[in-house]
Amino acid sequence: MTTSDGASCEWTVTGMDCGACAGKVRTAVERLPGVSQVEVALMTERLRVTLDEGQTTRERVEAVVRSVGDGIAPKGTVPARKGFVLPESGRPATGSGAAFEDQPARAPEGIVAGGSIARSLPWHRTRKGRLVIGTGLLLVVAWAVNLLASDEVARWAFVLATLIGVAPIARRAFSAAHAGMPFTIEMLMTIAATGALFINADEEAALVVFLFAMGEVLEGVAANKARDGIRSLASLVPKTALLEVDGRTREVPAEALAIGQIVLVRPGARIPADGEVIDGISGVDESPVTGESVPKPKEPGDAVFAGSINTEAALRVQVTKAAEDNTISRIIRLVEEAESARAPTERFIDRFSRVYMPAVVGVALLVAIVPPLAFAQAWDVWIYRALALLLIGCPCALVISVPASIASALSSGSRRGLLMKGGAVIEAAARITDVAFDKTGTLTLGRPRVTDVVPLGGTETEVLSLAAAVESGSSHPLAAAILARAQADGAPSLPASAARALPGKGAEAVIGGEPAWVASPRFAGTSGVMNDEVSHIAARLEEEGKTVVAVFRPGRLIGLIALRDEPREDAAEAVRQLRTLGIRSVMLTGDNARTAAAIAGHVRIEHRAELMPEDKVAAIREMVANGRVLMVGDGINDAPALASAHVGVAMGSGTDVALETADAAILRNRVTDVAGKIRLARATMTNIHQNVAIALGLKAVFLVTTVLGITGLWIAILADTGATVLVTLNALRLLAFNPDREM
Ligand SMILES: Nc1ncnc2c1ncn2[C@@H]1O[C@H](COP(=O)(O)OP(=O)(O)OP(=O)(O)O)[C@@H](O)[C@H]1O
Ligand SMILES: [Zn+2]
Repeated sequence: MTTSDGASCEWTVTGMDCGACAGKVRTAVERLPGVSQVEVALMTERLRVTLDEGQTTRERVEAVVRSVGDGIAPKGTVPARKGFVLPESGRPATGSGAAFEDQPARAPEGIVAGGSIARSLPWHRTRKGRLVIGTGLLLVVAWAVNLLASDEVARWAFVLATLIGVAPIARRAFSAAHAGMPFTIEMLMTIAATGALFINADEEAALVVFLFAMGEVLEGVAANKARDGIRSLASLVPKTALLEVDGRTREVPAEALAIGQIVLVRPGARIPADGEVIDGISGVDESPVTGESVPKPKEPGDAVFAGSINTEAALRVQVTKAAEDNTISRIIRLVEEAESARAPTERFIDRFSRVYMPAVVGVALLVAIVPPLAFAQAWDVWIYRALALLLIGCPCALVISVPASIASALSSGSRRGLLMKGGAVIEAAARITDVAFDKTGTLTLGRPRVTDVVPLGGTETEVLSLAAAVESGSSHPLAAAILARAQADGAPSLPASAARALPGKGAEAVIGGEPAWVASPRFAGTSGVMNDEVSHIAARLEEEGKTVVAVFRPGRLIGLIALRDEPREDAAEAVRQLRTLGIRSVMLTGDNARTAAAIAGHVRIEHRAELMPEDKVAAIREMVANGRVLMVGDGINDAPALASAHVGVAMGSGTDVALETADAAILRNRVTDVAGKIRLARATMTNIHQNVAIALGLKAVFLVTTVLGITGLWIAILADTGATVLVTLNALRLLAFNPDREM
């Protein structure tokens, strides 16, 4: 990493179990000079900042994070947790250390083989866990003393238990206050516990400290469970690979594989890298990447993804991507980044809790002072109630309610090939009213085949030869189909120059010293080469759902070629499912009206045809003005239209999807996944609303019972912990959500 102005730095931070904790880290780091763009991802335990190291060193950032109570280490390594130095989780377990050391020292950046997300310690070995054990033991001792000794001695035992237990909490509270955050849950705890000692509620004070510590551990366990979803993705890629060198295999770390090397994948083993099969035929289960578990047959020349399972026979695979660039790494990175792209609801709740905590402190102060002063009530009764109120002021459950649901939804979706770039996308997808589908490659297979060749004067072969020469400059699916057919028919190839694509119209080139075109009949018509008879032939072919292109020279038509691209099997089903969700579907296409109508009729979808690329964008803009629009395309040609929609979804299998250009992606080639994605988004929003209701509802109930004096200190803290655990458990239900099942 460079030391120039504003280098991007990344750390793994441990010990953040709720949004409040994450917020604390963010605020503390933001206050340092020379620091900008602070991103804290709770679920992936990531801190990312842009740092001017001339003003603030990395060590200073680390010190500040530690001072507010969390563990920190540069990304890829695991922070040492007080007294424990952990083995790095990314390292292979086998004894091939020497081979590994030979590698140039590179940061274990985003390495799939385990390093990117820290493995969690068993709870009793964490700082918080030891606080629970310590305070619990002190409490037991104090109770024993209470039974055996005089009241006075027992009192001191409880006081001692409280003070020892509260000391580390208070230390965190004061360093947070020092970093500019006076209102933290630790501060509320510290005031409540020490305050209770002053009004002689010493037994309860000790209990509260113990329960608080206990709650923190439970929160940690729950947050870890949500993290497991993402972590399990990362663990899919094997740590080691069988590298073939000079005909012999040797075990090496998967992350050290280089492009071009050849690995042997035994049946039953996972594929260690993205690559190409060079030897062997076998079924490969690609579910880690595409969510599709039916094994796909693979033979030499086929691409395979890291993390997929080779089910039948041994394969030899040539590595085509370095570990950090392979598909699953990109997916994991996307899910990680998605987690820090915060949903509007989440931002609202952050703002809300920033007001909520000081407000609760204010109310508590009033409760403590007003009744005794104004109504001559007993001081200790009202101070006690005020202290309980402080504990209710912990916003943990509320703050975790949104990110917990979103993290679960993201990892649940990514296991089924439904990727979404963050909470904002989930919220938008849940509110969609219209879906616009691109035709080619989305509603259809995107693999057109030539069905008819109609020569006008010459032979079929002449038409194909000329067309293929013109199409040599185009990467359009129609071009590929024409080239394939020309080759299959053995049409002689002609040398072409100045070959180029005319987007939305066709292609042109200079052949034999004279220009030639392959283009839509509409475009051919404007060049004056179409006559009534030919138009009639074209129209008849188009009514059969075929796309017709005209092959022509200046002033004369050479022939027509008809191509057919089959609709995807599940396209009609997808449109039906969307309809039951109350969503309108529209097909947008550049193809001619008759072909479009034939295909749309088959799929039973509304359509708009003869759209030039810029017309597609205009069509989306129109729809956006009247509804919430999701656009599905291949992500490569449709980037502008995808960007104009509220949610742009790229569809395709594995590597061919442009993951980076859209808001969301569908990795399985299934149109019904569009409906599945919307179902998942809606279920997530329902889950979020439930969580906010649980969190706020429990607070409201205990606020009232506390002021009325029905419930006391330890119930207040128990309620907060309980709500946090409930909210997290509810969020975890999304991990099991099946987007395929219609509701
Ligand atoms: N390389 C090409 N060769 C022949 N015709 C072409 C070529 N590119 C475009 N065309 C003609 O222009 C029309 C519109 O092309 P465009 O790429 O905009 O849409 P499309 O691929 O047919 O369908 P969709 O808009 O659904 O992706 C095509 O139907 C075809 O008639
Ligand atoms: Zn917390």
